[in-house]
Amino acid sequence: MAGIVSVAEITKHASPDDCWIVVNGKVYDLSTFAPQHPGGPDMIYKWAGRDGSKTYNDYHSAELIDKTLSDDDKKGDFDESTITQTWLDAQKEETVSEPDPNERPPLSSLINMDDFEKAFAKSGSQKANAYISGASNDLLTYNANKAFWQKLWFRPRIMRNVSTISTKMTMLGCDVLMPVWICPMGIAKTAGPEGETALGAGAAASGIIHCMSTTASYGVEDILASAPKTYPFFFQLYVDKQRQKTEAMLKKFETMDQIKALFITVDLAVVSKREADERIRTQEPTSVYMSGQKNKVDKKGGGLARTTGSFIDWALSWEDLAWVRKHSTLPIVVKGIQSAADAKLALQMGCQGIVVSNHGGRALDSAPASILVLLELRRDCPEIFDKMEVHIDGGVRRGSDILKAILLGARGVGVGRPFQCSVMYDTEGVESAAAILQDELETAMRLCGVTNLDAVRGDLSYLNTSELEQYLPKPQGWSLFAGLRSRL
Ligand code: HEM
Ligand SMILES: Cc1cc2nc3c(=O)[nH]c(=O)nc-3n(C[C@H](O)[C@H](O)[C@H](O)COP(=O)(O)O)c2cc1C
Repeated sequence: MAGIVSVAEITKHASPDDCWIVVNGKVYDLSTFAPQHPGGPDMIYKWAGRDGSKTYNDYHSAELIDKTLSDDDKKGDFDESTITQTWLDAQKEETVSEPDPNERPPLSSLINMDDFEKAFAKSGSQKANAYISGASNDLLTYNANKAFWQKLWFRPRIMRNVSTISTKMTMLGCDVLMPVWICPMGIAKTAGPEGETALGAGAAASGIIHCMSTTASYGVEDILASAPKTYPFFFQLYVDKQRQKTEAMLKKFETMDQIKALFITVDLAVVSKREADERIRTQEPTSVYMSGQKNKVDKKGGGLARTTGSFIDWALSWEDLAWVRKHSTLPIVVKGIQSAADAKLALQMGCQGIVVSNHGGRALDSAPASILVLLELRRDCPEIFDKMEVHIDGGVRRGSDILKAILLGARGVGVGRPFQCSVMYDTEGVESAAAILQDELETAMRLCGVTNLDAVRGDLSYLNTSELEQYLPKPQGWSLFAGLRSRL
């Protein structure tokens, strides 16, 4: 870093082409970096010539900026003695509404997963809530995910001595107290300052696993450090258009023993239209300090999810799994399987696992509810359940949903939004959400006559699938429409 930089000097560099910002007492030149900023250039331009520390810290770990920028871009320490009232007044423009901790319902009053989402909707920032709760277009898949778990019924057995039960399972070589992983979700700092470190610490304290996201707001090292030194994690990978970035990341993971599997997300070749997220943006135009220039909202929209996902490589194809394998020895799990045909392909390609997922309804709207796809797999390719690990996420909100998934043959279940919302209560919130799921799972098992979860994996005798079966795609040849295309 060079010398000391005054307010007078910083305000000379307050335009998109020449953009200096104060972050945590240091001055940076972000002119070159801003156009490539994954959160969008406007987030940076907005702070040109000003102090962007608060916004920066809301989304990023302290060391990210120093790690990213070259020495040339580090202009020096900020000279606080030169601060003027005019400059201070210019800082007041931030528009994100902050959660008011006094408005939060007490943690003890949240008794199920939905309560966490409702609490966040009430007390979290509107913008963060739009990002977290949002889903694609008309929310058809989002709503179906939840509703279809409720169409799968149990066939309980009685008088089985359920005084002692076990919910333990092994997932991708990791022993867990209950077969749950916290879904990878971007920028958990939007829910609370501890972000992914709360998810990591909470998962470890609860005997479940946190699958961290490529777009996490904390660095991988910080997230790993939130749990005891040998505690396992999974890592969710978005393949970057700049493949060398992904290669570098994979190389780093080879030295990180706590990371036990790679979940490669494949259901989001392009980020979908999330309207709640986009509407918030249109209501909150950000202006560039000094120039007054407004940011643009084009027909492609610009919600947080959309801007943060722009680096994902849409050219990804099945052949690329061999490229990933070349750079990683970790078990490969393909996240985003939505048909039996693709589940079979994943097995053929030598994957160690799959996640049946539609991204929580945040990818293709009208994609089938994930529980339907799990049922389709049991019908059309039951062999895959023995040859690789099948996991599922999307709309899992009850311990009884976990039991249903395991009875269908899944080895693990991902839970997303409620955990992200629980970050509002820091690690304690994450632990509390996990404890609720654990209790609900144990209660459902006891009432169903199941004493050992691992032993009943794939046992359909406890389930009545009739109501769901009508929604499954007809096997090829059975459909009224089979062969129609060839006649046209
Ligand atoms: C120079 C290093 C920086 C890097 C590598 C970086 C990276 C990113 C990335 C990857 C995202 C997407 C979400 C995520 O993965 O966390 C993001 C979002 C964001 N970043 Fe940065 N960022 C940097 C600097 C800054 C600065 C200086 C500011 C503001 C002063 C800032 C403000 C934001 C905001 C507000 C978002 C959320 C975007 C939104 O609300 O649409 N970032 N950044
Ligand atoms: C706020 C948010 C961010 C997400 N970010 C990612 C991500 O970075 N990578 C990914 O593979 N999936 C991501 N997902 C999808 C989740 O991993 C998961 O598939 C989905 O949330 C499960 O549905 P549920 O929220 O109904 O439990 C995200 C979901 C949410 C709600």
